[in-house]
Amino acid sequence: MPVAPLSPQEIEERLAGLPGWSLDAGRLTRSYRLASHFAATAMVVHVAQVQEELDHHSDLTLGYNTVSLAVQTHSAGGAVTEKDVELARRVEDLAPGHGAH
Ligand SMILES: C[C@H](O)[C@H](O)[C@H]1CNC2=NC(N)=NC(=O)C2=N1
Repeated sequence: MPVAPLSPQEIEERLAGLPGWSLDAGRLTRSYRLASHFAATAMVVHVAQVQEELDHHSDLTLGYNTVSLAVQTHSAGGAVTEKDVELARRVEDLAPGHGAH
């Protein structure tokens, strides 16, 4: 079943519950800083596991000690949907365990 685009107001409401996340060029985005490159790499693997579980995938960028995500729903024409919000929430849940902030 196709997933519906969120309205601008719905996106603002979802972002209010996702500190650190923002809407940038039509995608939900956040960058995290970690203690080391290895810690950042471990977080990327953990995010990838969640993305496979959800069958929903961000553009996931590993830096020296940073992990950055940008996500939109391609099957909804590139809109932001609840699937993107769900992924963001799942990443927020796992981030503290990696010392990401
Ligand atoms: C076949 C598979 O379900 C689709 O290609 C999924 C996979 N991951 C996805 N990820 C994102 N971000 N948007 C999608 O529309 C999407 N579709």
